[in-house]
Amino acid sequence: MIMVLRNLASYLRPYKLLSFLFFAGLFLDLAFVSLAPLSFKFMVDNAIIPHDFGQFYLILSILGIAGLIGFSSGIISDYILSKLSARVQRDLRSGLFAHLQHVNIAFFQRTRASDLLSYLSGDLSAIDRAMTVILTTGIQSVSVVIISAGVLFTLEWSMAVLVLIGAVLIFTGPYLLGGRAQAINAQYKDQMSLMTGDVQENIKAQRVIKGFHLQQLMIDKFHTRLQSLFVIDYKKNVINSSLERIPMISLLLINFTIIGFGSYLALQGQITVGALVAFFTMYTSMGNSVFNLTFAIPAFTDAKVSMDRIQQLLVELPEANGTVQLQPLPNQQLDIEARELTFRYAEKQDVLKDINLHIPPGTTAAFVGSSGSGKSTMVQLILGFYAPNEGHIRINGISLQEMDKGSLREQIGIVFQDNFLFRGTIMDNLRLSKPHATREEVIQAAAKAEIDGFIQSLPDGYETEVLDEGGNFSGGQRQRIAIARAILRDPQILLLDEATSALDPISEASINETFRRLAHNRTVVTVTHRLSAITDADQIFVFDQGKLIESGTHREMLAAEGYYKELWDKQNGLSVSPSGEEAEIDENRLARLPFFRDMNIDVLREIKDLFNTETFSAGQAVIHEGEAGNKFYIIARGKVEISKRPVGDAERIRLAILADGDHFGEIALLENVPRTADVSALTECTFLTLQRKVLHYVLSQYPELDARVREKLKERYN
Ligand SMILES: Nc1ncnc2c1ncn2[C@@H]1O[C@H](COP(=O)(O)OP(=O)(O)OP(=O)(O)O)[C@@H](O)[C@H]1O
Repeated sequence: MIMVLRNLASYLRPYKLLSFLFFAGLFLDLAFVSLAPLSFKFMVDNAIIPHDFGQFYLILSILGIAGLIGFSSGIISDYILSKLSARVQRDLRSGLFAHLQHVNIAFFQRTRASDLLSYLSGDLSAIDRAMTVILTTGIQSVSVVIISAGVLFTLEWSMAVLVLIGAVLIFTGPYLLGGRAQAINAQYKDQMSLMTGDVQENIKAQRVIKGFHLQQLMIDKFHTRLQSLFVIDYKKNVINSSLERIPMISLLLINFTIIGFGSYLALQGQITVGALVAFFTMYTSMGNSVFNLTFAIPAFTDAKVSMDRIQQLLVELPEANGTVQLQPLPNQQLDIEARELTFRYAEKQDVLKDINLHIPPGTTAAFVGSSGSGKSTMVQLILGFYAPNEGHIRINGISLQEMDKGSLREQIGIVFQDNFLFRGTIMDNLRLSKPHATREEVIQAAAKAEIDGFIQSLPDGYETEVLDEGGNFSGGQRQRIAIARAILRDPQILLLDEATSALDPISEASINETFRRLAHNRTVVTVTHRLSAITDADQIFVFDQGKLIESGTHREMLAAEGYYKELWDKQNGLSVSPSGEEAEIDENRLARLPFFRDMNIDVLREIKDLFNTETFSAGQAVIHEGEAGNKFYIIARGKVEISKRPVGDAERIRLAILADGDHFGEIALLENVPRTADVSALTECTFLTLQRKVLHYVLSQYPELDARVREKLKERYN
């Protein structure tokens, strides 16, 4: 209770004058409410019994004037309290929000959005409620109880002692239950956040849910969640109503005792009738106050839980920041260097290990490698989102640890694979990276990102509203808006993390051309799995399982015949039409598939024509686990996720991510084996597919080849 009161006092501290006026108004109001019942004693003993009309009018007038002052003060203090509580809410919200802006990015990965939302809505509302209850009912009731108790002692001490013992009893029950009530309230809040989190996730995942026909599973999962919530909700209601009911019962018992004992004393002539009436009136008003106080207890408990939760958030550390400002000079580009860098998100699991790389000023670098090899993590370390566990990154010779991150990020333009668009207009979204950009500058940037034509064609042009995180635009359009946003900043360092993954081949080629032009006079780092886009990079860094295993130019690394050459060969020999609708594979690429290795090139030439092209949009299911497989897929362009739901487990686990040049589902060429995993498109995908029947029809003309292919497929299957 002390902690709640201390916190409330600290919230009010910035508003000293308002708080003073509030307490002054409240005091006058209280003085009237507490002392008014005493008027009965004077009315009965001095006016009614002696039949004195003069005293009657005098007492009535004093009561009327005091009432007017008391009630006006009450109204004024209510008005001030409304203002005070709205200001406190505003301060708490803005304080929490500002704190969140500076908290380490890792915090957002381990905290569900719904928890954060419940801090800003549920918990702050609980504090607001408690503040109103404590500052009105709470203070009022406590004061009435104290003043009344004093007056009751002067009226008749023996009855007052009985009342006091009763009052202690009233609070004993709630006090004993308090700890449990607090724990259950905290559990209830946690369960509520989990439930809203589930709903939020469910809304966002509707494509996947419908794509994989997971509705019933989701309903069952939600039902389990609701069941846990129900149990806690029920317990919370029981304990909260006990907190209210126990004092009510105690109060009734005290009433009974006082009526009996008071009347006995009056019958004995130990107190006057006026004093008895005043005692009862005063006691009733005191009883009401005590009763009101018991209603304030759940609000206290609730506020204590919410204050604890908010405190937990406020102690979350802001991201580490240095003080050295990065001040690049005009015409001097930035230099990026990583030395003996090791990084892990979780204990004992190095995601990047012993990385040494140097990207000289004004050059272009590309990070390539299989999915999960650490490329994006490297970009995030350059942005200073995380600090390396060992080694360091230096920009222009300054260690990122010592650098003011804001001064670095202002020099960076970044495009991610998934780009968030804010609510507001397209113009607002573009201007984010350079708030004072002129309309012309924005249009120029949009033209370079090849999105100006599309925006102008919209009825509201640049003033078109962005809905639902950009849901009214396609993935490609969102990506181009993000590219325009990065270009508008005219940054010293351009970071492109799979920046063209959502574009069709023709747009991708022309945006890459734009990037090439933009690369002039700045340092560019590109993360991509599409090697054809980075063949002219000054340096290519190849990552594999967190290690930097090769680096050099495209030519140098092809000549080295290492892992890069392998990656290149996988993607080479596949072509996609500019629209992305048609794809082809050449016979040499086909010959590199394990089960076609060493096969006659003429037969492969025949087989390559048997492939069909199939396209899928991002989020679409390609293969469902358990269905009969009858074709084999090669990814000509795009990225897919292979996942599986272990038996009896609701959580799907990711097995792999495959991209351009990878293949899957070859067992379907062997026989009608049920698919062993789900495959879904992560980006727009163009696949080359080969039907089992068609392949074996062609191969049936070459029985020996047919047998060899089956043999090799069997080997792979086993
Ligand atoms: N926030 C995170 N918390 C914990 N582990 C993470 C986090 N982000 C990535 N990882 C893990 O770190 C490893 C490297 O991921 P990263 O995203 O850097 O790879 P990548 O090479 O960029 O992959 P992709 O091409 O699929 O984007 C992966 O094993 C991934 O699961």
